[in-house]
Amino acid sequence: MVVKYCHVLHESKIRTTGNLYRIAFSCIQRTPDRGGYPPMRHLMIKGIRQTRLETARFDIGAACVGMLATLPQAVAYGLIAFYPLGPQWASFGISASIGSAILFGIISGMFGVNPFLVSGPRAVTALVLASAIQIAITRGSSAGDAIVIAFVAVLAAGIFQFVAGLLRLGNAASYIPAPVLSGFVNASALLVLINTLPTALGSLTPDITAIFEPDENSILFFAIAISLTTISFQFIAARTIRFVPAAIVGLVAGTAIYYIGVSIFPLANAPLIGAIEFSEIWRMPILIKTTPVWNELSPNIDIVITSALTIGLLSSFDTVISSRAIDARTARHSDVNAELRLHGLLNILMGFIGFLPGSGTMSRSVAILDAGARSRTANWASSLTLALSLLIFAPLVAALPIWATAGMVIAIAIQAIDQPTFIKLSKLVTGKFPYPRVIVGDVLISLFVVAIALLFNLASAVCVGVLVSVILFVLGMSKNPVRRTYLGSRIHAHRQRKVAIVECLEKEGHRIAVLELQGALFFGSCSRLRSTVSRCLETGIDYLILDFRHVTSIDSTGSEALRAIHQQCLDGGKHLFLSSIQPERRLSPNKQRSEPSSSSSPDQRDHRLKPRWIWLNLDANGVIKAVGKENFFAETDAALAHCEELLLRRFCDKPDRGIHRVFAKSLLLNGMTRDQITTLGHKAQRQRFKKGDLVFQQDDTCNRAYFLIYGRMDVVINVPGTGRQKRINTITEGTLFGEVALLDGAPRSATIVATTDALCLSLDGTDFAALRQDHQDIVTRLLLNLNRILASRLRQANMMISELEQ
Ligand SMILES: Nc1ncnc2c1ncn2[C@@H]1O[C@@H]2COP(=O)(O)O[C@H]2[C@H]1O
Repeated sequence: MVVKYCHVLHESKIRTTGNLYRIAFSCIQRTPDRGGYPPMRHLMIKGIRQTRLETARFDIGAACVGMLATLPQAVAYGLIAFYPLGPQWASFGISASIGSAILFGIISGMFGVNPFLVSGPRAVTALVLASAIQIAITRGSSAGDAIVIAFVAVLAAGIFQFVAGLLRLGNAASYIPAPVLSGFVNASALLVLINTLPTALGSLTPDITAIFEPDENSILFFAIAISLTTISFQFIAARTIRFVPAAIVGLVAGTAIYYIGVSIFPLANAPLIGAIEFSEIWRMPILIKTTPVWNELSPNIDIVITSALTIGLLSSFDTVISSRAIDARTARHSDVNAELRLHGLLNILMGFIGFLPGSGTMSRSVAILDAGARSRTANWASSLTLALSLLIFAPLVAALPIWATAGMVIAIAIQAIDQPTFIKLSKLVTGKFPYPRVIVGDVLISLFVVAIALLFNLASAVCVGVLVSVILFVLGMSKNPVRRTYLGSRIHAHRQRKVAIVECLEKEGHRIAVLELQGALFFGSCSRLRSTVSRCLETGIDYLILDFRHVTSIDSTGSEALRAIHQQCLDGGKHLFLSSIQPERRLSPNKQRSEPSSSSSPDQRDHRLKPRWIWLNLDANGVIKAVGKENFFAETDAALAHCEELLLRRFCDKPDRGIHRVFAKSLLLNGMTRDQITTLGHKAQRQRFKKGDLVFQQDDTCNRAYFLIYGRMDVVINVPGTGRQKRINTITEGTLFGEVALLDGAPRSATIVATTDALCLSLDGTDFAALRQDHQDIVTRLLLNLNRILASRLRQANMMISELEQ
C-alpha cells in the first residue's frame, strides 16, 4: 500500500496526522439535515419528471461528491484502527479501511433497503478495534494475533447485528424522541465544525485552541482564504447552479485559489490528499494471510466479546438512526431490521477478509443527497467511483488540498444544522412565541443532547437524551388524572322525573360525586388520584363514581390504587362505582381483521368485539372482583341514575302508585282542579305497553302526546352514519312525552321504548282541538304548564352545560 500522504505523515511526524484526524473526525460525525428540501424531493413535490439521462447525471455528480467525502475519512479510519501497532502498519490499516469503504459501500448501496443510506467504515468502530488491538498487545500478543482477535470481534459483531435484525430490535430506534434526534443532528454538525475548523484555519495541531494562538503556523491566512472560497462557492452554487453538485463547485474554486496562490505568489504549501495505489488495497484475507493462533483467542475471549458487542451496538445504532434520519429527509420509510440483517452479513464478511467493520453514515448519505442523488445508483456508484478514482482520478484526487476539502466539509455541516430547533430557540430568546411552555421542553432536550455530545460522545448523548425525555414525559403525564368533578345536586341522570323527585335530588344530590378521570392511570399519576379522592370523600360524599371515559390506559399501580380507593370507601361506609368501562369494545368495520362475508348482515358485523385492555388489567389485578361486577357501568349516566335511585330510596317518599297522587304531583297538571283532571282523564285514551314495546319511532309522523302514569320509557336517537342507537333520556312516571310533534307538527324527534310494563294516557291533535272547543280553561292551563316544563328543561340543560364546561 502506497499512500503518498503517509510518507508525509511519517516524515513530518504529527504534522499531517493532525489534519487527517481532524478530517476524519469532522466527517464521521456529520449527521446533517434539513434546512430545506433536498433537490430530489423538491423536484418530486414540483411534479417535475426527469429523463433517465438527467437522473444519471445527478447520480454521477452525487457519487463523485460521495467519493470525495469518503476518501479522507477512509484513510483516517485505517490509521486510527491500527495506530497501536505502529507506523509500519499504517498502509495495512488504510487498505483495510478503503477496502471496506469500497466493498461494503457497493454491496449495501446495491442491496440495502434504504437507497440513500451510504455505508462504510466509521471512526467509532475503528477506535474500538484500536482499543481491542491495544489490549491484546499489552497482554503480550503479537501484532498478527492482535489483528486476528480484532477481526474475530468484527465477525462476531456481524452475527450480533444479524440476530438483532432477525429479532426486529431495530424498531427500538422508533422510540427516539424528535428533540433527541434533532439534538443528535445538530451535535453531529457542530462536532464536524469544531473538528474541521482548525484544518480550515491552517492550524497544524488538532487542538482547536491552537487557532487562537498568535503562532504563524496556527493561522494561515492562505488556508483561510482557500476554505472560505470553497465554503462561499458551495453556498452560492447550492442556490444558483443545478447541473453540478455545489460541493464540487466549491472544491474546484478552493483548489483553483490554492494553485494560483502557490504558482503566482510564494504562499505556503498545503498538505494534499496524496496518491493512493489501488493494487495494494486488495490483499489476502487477514485470516489466511496471518497464521491464526487460535490458542491466543481463548485467553483473550473477553476482548473479543466486549469488542464484538460494542462494535455491534455502535454499528447497529449508527445504521438505524442514520436510516431513520435519511427517511425523514426523503419522506420514505425503510425497514431498519432488514438493513441491520444486511449490515450484519456484510460485517461477517468484513471480519473474514480483514476489512474494517461498516455501518450507515449520515455524513456520506447527506453528501450524496445534497449533491442531488436521485436513486440508489448514486449510493453504490460513490463506492465504485472510489475504487475507480484510485485508478483513474488518482492524480486529480491526490492534488486536492486538504484546506479545500475542510472548507467543503464545513459548508456541508452548516447546511446540515437542524433549522427548526434554531428557529424555536430564537423565538424563545426574543420572546416572540406567545406560549413558550409548548416548545421550551423540546429546545432544552435538544440543547442538552448537543452539550452531552460535545462533552462526551454522541452515543451517550442520545441515551441520556432519551432518558431525560422519558423523565419529562412521565412528569408531564403525572398531572392530576381527575379532569373534572361534579355533584349529583347539579347534574342529574337523564331521567324525566317528577318535580318532587327533582327537588329531592337537588337537596340531597351533593352526596353523589362523579370524578371524570383522564389519561393514563399509572405509577406517575396514582398518588394524585388518591389524594383527590380522599379530599372528595371528606366532603360528605356517599356515592362515588369514577368515570373512565377519558382514561387511555392503566398499569398495575393504577389498579392497586383503585383497590385502595375501594377499601377506603368500604371503611367509610361509602359506595364506589366505576363507569364507562366495558369488558369489550366494538370494532369499527375497517379495523376488523377478517372482512365480513357477504352473507353477514350489518347487525352481525356490528357485533365484532375486542377485549379492552383496561378491563383485562383490572381483572388481572383483582379490581373487578373486589369492587363487584354489578358496580361497573357501561355509561356514566346509568351509574348516576343508579346512585340517584339509592339516594331517593333513602331520602324521598316511596314511589306513589295511586293515579290521582301521580296526577297531583305532575308538573303538567299543576294548578288544575280535581274536576279538570277528571275531564282530561275522560278525554284521554288509556294505553298499556309491555316491557320492550316500541311506542313510536324517530321520524314517524303522528301527533299524539303521552302522559306516563307508571312504568319507564327510554328516549333513544339514531346516531347518524353508524346504524347505532343511543339512549339520551329516560322518562319516569308523572311526566310527559311526545309533546314536541304535537306542538310543531314535525316528525318524531326520537324513538320511545318501554323499558318496563307501563301505562299512559294520551291525546292526539284531534282530541286536543275538541278539548280546546269545550274546555278552554283546561287547554290554557295545559299550555301554561307545558311552557314551564320546556322552560325548566332548558334551564336544566344550561346548568349541565355550564357545569360540564367548567
Ligand atoms: N333530549 C330529550 N330529553 C327528554 N325527552 C326528549 C328528548 N328528546 C326528545 N324527547 C322526547 O321524545 C319525544 C319524541 O317524540 P316527540 O318529538 O314528539 O317528543 C319528544 C320528547 O317528548
